[in-house]
Amino acid sequence: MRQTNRPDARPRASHFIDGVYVEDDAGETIDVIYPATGEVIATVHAATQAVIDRAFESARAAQAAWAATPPRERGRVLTRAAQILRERNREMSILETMDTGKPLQETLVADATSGADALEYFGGIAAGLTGEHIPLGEDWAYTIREPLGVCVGIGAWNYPTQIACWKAAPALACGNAMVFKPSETTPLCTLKVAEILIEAGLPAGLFNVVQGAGAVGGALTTDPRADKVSLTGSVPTGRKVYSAAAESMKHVTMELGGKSPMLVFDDADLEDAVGGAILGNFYSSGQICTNGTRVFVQKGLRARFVERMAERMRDAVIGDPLDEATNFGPLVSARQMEIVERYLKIAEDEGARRVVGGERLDRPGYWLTPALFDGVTDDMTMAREEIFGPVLSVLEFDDEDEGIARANATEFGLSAGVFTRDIGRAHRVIGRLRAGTCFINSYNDAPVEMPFGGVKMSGIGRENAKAAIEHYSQVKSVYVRMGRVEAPF
Ligand SMILES: NC(=O)c1ccc[n+]([C@@H]2O[C@H](COP(=O)([O-])OP(=O)(O)OC[C@H]3O[C@@H](n4cnc5c(N)ncnc54)[C@H](O)[C@@H]3O)[C@@H](O)[C@H]2O)c1
Ligand SMILES: O=CCc1c[nH]cn1
Repeated sequence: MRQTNRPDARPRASHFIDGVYVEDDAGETIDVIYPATGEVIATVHAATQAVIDRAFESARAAQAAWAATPPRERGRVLTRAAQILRERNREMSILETMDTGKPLQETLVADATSGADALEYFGGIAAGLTGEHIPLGEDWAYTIREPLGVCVGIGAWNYPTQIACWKAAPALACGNAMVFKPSETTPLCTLKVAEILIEAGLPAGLFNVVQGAGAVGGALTTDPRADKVSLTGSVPTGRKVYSAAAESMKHVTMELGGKSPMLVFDDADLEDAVGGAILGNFYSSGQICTNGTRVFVQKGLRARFVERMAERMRDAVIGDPLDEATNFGPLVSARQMEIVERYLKIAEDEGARRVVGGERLDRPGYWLTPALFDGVTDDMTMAREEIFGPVLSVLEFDDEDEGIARANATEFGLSAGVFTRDIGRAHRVIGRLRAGTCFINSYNDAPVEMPFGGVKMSGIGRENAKAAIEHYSQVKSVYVRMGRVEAPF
């Protein structure tokens, strides 16, 4: 594999607290590995309790003044940060590629740019976050939208910059401070987001980054100085974090995993449906929470769908992720590759037919070719569990009712998609699918203007759009009596 030049990925220190980089060598060492080669490209230390204390103390100290800052000034800082992030898009995208292994072709358009969209959007609406006036005859009431206080953000490894910005932007717009822990697998880009926010004029202490794995995440979740926890991660972690946060009645947002269905009807445009399934299964090497990994194809189209999908999969350009011609990169880690390989073996043992892909490439790094399986049935493990890798399952269905019932027969409910030329059917089917984020004749679009999140085990709360404001603020009600108080005695 031809290798392009790689910049030095080492951060100035592990953590970013109170506007500056902070190191504490006493914390456990975390190696940052470039997934394309398996090389260690940086090392950070997990946060010690002393680091966690510093982060919460600086967040607590800064939050009250930030909440009292006129919202349009808060918005201006976020808008400026969005602009800087866009100006640094290439630099940020290269770092994101080195952190995650995702092709630069993708990170240039879907990571820092999506983070900038969030900062811009919430910067824009900050000044409009008002309460309401409630007439009550002579008396009246009003509401005040107040921040929650200090919010903890905990991220997954697939979209480090995007996840940090999707949480920080609404939190900061509402007047909160944030202590953010990126995934231990991808700790680099969030530090740059913190730097950029300071450069944009965010007062020190309002966005702090601490590194570490589950133990640090657990300490942040239970800390009495945290008012809210927003997690992006798997369902098992979500269960733990949600219940730990409940002990002290903290607010939560849970952005968790999925096993989302995509229904392709006989009348669908074949190229669009295949294209949607490629986006919904192989973008980011299949490591996207919303992926439509159960592709239900109606009987009359299934054979042609599988044939065309296999043809288009042969056009995947697999190679150096920093080469902009590459459109399919490695998996994020050796562990993730092993998980996916285990699922591939189970799939074949359970009788699914591997049409193409799923082979390990003989090179350093974590390379698996995108895999297409046909003849998948609902009871197979690959149709029930989230794999989080480039594995597409094709399941055949006969009619609309059957397709919907089988699509809904899962504990997850993050996303769902429908491909059909019949507009009535498209809306009817979407109306009956139990999922939070849906697509018609498209898949995996995530514009900041559209609420994003899941139902059932896929989570609670919403990110992005005006919906996110509900999850980073609380309403105070004030009753105003205009006349005398009449008491019984
Ligand atoms: N719904 C969404 O928006 C969304 C987006 C991206 C990824 N995901 C999901 O994330 C998963 C993949 O990411 P992952 O492997 O990093 O997930 P993960 O659940 O293993 O880890 C997520 C984060 O939680 C932390 N963590 C682990 N144990 C913890 C604990 N006990 N307390 C507090 N924090 C803890 C980790 O250190 C990491 O930062 C997939 O299931 C995917 O679907 C969901
Ligand atoms: O991985 C989940 C978040 C996401 C979905 N599409 C883009 N980002």
